Amino acid sequence: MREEYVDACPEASPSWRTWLRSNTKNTSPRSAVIAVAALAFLWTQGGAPLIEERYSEDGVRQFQSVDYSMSVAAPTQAVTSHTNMHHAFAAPHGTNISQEVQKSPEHVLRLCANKGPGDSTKIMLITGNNQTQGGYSVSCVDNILFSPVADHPNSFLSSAVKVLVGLVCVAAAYLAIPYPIPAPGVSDQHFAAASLPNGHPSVKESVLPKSCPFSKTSTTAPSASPAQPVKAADAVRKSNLITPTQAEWQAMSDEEVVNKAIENKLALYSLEKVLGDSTRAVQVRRAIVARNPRTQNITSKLENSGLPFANYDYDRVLGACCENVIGYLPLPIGVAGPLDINGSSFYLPMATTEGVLVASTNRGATAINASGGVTTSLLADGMTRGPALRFPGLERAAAFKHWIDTPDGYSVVEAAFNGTSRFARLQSVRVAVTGSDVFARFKATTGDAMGMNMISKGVDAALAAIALAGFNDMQVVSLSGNYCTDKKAAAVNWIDGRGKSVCAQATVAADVLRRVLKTDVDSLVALNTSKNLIGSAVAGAMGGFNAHASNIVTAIFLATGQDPAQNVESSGCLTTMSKTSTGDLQISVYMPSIEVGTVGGGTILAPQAAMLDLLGVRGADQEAPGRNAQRLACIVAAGVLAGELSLLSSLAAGSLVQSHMAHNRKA
Ligand SMILES: CC(C)(COP(=O)([O-])OP(=O)([O-])OC[C@H]1O[C@@H](n2cnc3c(N)ncnc32)[C@H](O)[C@@H]1OP(=O)([O-])[O-])[C@@H](O)C(=O)NCCC(=O)NCCSC(=O)C[C@@](C)(O)CC(=O)[O-]
Ligand SMILES: NC(=O)C1=CN([C@@H]2O[C@H](COP(=O)(O)OP(=O)(O)OC[C@H]3O[C@@H](n4cnc5c(N)ncnc54)[C@H](OP(=O)(O)O)[C@@H]3O)[C@@H](O)[C@H]2O)C=CC1
Repeated sequence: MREEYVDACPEASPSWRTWLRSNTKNTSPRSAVIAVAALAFLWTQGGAPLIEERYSEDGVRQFQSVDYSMSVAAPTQAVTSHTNMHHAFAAPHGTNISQEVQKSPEHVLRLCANKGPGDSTKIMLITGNNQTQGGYSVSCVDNILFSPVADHPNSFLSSAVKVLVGLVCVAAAYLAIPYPIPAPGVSDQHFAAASLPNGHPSVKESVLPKSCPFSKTSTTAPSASPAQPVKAADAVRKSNLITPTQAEWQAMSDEEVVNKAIENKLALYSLEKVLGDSTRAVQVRRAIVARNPRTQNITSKLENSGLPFANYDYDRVLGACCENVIGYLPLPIGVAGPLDINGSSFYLPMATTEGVLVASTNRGATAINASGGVTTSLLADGMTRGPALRFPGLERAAAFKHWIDTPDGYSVVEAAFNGTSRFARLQSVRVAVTGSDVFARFKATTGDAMGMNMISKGVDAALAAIALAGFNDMQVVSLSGNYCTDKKAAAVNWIDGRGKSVCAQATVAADVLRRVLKTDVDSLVALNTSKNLIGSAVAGAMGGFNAHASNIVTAIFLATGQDPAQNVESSGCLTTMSKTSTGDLQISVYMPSIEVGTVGGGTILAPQAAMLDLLGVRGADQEAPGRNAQRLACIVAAGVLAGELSLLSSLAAGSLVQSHMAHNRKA
């Protein structure tokens, strides 16, 4: 792991490091290098400049240098008696002598250059063979005397040389450490993986950090080119191959591979790479997890557990959807509907383990269909990413905001952003300045993708362009500064929208309400006001002005390969009800942040793709990119409408407990 980061550092020079490593291949010589380096470093530290304060016998305060690079003599009166002096130093009264001396003798000389003899506000430090040589006559010391320190063992070594030697020692130790000793905090298992043939899977150009995590390099500047150092790193790694080779791994029995992994000679996540067979890798991983001595007492059943692993296309999963795979989770999928939406009918696929949920949504669909179906409207479409930035001060922070708000500034950002994708198009940048800290909420359409990877990539490029456009004092604290806001409840999503903002509406005839939903318009309207509006207000809800939007959102998300964690903001929903002039029920749901896609993420997996097919929205819409994802968002909102209608009817009729007992406790 450490090797991965070290090699990924653009500043690292592969050639001489390769030489160094190839000449320090075995553990013992390398240990010797480390030991010698450490000793040498400590030795040089012994000579660090140091000034000690003391009192002479007659009570005069004295300073004594124990710095071996200098001999400190008594000032003025006594100086003439010392013949081995080179310089006279002086500094303003109160100067931290130790710090001044460490800077350099020249620095101290400069400090005293404008001072005259007899100046009692100065202290003086004298070394050298004559205090008057070089035109620096220094005589007054304000009662501070300096005693010579003779015969210091290291007096031949200057401060500069010591520092240099120290740095060389540290560098030598740093380069020698990676192979035999894992970095602190890195598990043995990770370390073992770093020695795998052909590198280990985490060393990929796409996931390498842009700046070296061990350096203090600012993350602001875009990396020069991470690809080159990565290739160099691979070359270095290959030159240090540790057996077994990939062919040898593949020839081993499962048992042998399991044992190697348990002995920390193979990382759990490297199985696909070394075995070259993703199903076998999953099977072996189950055995490793089951037999790991550290967890065996609780994990031993995994191997033969009810979690299936056979007959699954893991090649689709790897590098896209999941790591350290041990199987897959079958979830029951039910369908509600067909639900009539904007004149077309859709079966809604719902993955859930909450009995009655599909039945309820289905009931809502039945009632809605009987009354003419749902109308949906897409109000807005834009995914967001809000990095946290930092400037030296408010002035620069505000300058950035004003600049990006100008057409010229925005066009620079827009060009950089749009250049990263065929489909992502920047819509706006909303900037909040809180002092030196700045939060910029980038909003963009992302075609048929949900868009988080796309927008992150675009924002990354935009920030680099911003730095080049005159804001190189901008520090990118984090690409995500929570002003996005992704996977967390936030008012900004509720107010401004994120993903697709959709409204759905239906008018349900009073007689259908009575027949299908066992309730009436007045009861429902009163219930909705009480529960979803007043009750939610009392609860301080943020987007939670509904009965169970998240039930339908999450079930459809799981079924269609959406990122399930985004149900947080996607479930934000305001349900409203009113009685029409004809005595029927008008019901609407307003959902400002439905985050869905029909390409990318989990939509690439066959079962999820099949559910998108069921809805007629799989993949990219060739005619109008983005339209499939927008349709899916509308379907989600329509499903929510059906679910709201049914649950609220059940609550109005007082049948909730009974229905759950019937559908949750029969198995
Ligand atoms: C369970 C029902 C639907 C029975 O409802 P019912 O009216 O007694 O059933 P029904 O036999 O008269 O049939 C009416 C329609 O319901 C559907 N339906 C009926 N049965 C099925 C079935 N087995 N499978 C599929 N669909 C079914 C179907 O559409 C049927 O029409 P039909 O096709 O016969 O003309 C009803 O009582 C109901 O919807 N209850 C509400 C349950 C519910 O919505 N639960 C949501 C989860 S609760 C929760 O998680 C969140 C919560 C509650 O805490 C949030 C909050 O704070 O509010
Ligand atoms: N990065 C992050 O911070 C986060 C990532 N995620 C994860 O990100 C993934 C989703 O990212 P997302 O960007 O949606 O998907 P992808 O990363 O899969 O990107 C979409 C890809 O599809 C291509 N594409 C082809 N046709 C279309 C089309 N019609 N419309 C849009 N794109 C098209 C895009 O092309 P092109 O290259 O031209 O753009 C792009 O390469 C999920 O796995 C999710 O869990 C979730 C939250 C945060």
